Amino acid sequence: MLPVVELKEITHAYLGDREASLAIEDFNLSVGQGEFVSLVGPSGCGKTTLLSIIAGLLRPSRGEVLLSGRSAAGPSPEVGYMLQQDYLFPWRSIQDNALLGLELTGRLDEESRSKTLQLLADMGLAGKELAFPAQLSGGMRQRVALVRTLATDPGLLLLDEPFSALDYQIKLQLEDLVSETLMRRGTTAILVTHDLSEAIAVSSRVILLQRNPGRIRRIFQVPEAIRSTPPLYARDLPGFAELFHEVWKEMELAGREGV
Ligand SMILES: Nc1ncnc2c1ncn2[C@@H]1O[C@H](COP(=O)(O)OP(=O)(O)OP(=O)(O)O)[C@@H](O)[C@H]1O
Repeated sequence: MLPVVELKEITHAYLGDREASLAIEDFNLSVGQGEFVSLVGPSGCGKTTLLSIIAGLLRPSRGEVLLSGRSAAGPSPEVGYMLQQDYLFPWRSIQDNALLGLELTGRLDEESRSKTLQLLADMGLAGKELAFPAQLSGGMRQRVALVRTLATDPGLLLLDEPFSALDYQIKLQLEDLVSETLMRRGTTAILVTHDLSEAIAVSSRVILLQRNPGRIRRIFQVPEAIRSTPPLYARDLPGFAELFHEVWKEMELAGREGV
C-alpha cells in the first residue's frame, strides 16, 4: 500500500533581507496508513516548518511532498491541521463551528451533518451543540476543534502541540480520547510535541530532530504493547520509563548541539 505521506529530500531555507537561514535539510520521511508518528526535538529544529510544508502552506525550497503517491503542491482536503489554539469563531455555535470545514468545502449535507453531531457526542459534547465557545472550557473547545478537523474526514491529520495549553489532567484525558478516536477511524497522524512522554504514549514512532539545520537525528520505535495501550495507562507499562530516558538523553545531546 502507498504511504499516506512521503517527504522526499525536503530542504527549506527562510530568506531574510541579507541572508538565508537553513531550517530543514534533506529530510526524508514516509508515514503509512493508520500510523501515528511524533516529531520531537529542541526548539528551532524545524518541526512546525515541516508541518507547514506537509499542509501545503509553505513551499519547500527543494524536495517533494507526496500524498498517497501524488505530488502535492498547496493545501489539500486530504490533510487536516489542528493547532495549539482552537481558533473557534466566537459568534458561531459549537455545532456551527464543528460544521465549518464541511461548509467551506461544499460537503455539508444531512449525512455529514449527522455524523458530525455524533462525533461531538462521542467527544462528550452532547448538549453543548447550541452553546458558544466562550461558554466552554479550554479542553472542551479543543475537542470541538478536533471534531471540526475530523468532520471532513482527512486521510492525514497534522497536530501541532494541540494539548500543550491545557491543564495536565485534561491533557491526559484528551490524549486518550484523540488516540482512541484516530485508531478507531484508522486516521494517519503526525504530532509535534515538546512532551516526550506524550510522544511515546500516543505514537508508533518518535522522530527526534536536531537543529541547524533541521534533520532527523534518531528514530525510536515504540513497542506495540505501549502503542496499543491507552496513553494514560501506557505510562505505567514496563519499558516505558526506559524508552523515555533514552529519548530524553538523546534530546539533551541534540539540544546542546547546533545552538
Ligand atoms: N517565518 C520565518 N522566517 C525566518 N525564519 C524562520 C521562520 N519560521 C521559522 N524560522 C526559523 O526556522 C527554524 C525552524 O523553525 P520552526 O518554527 O520550524 O522550529 P520548531 O522546531 O517548530 O521550533 P519550536 O519548538 O520552538 O516551536 C528556526 O531557526 C526558526 O528561527
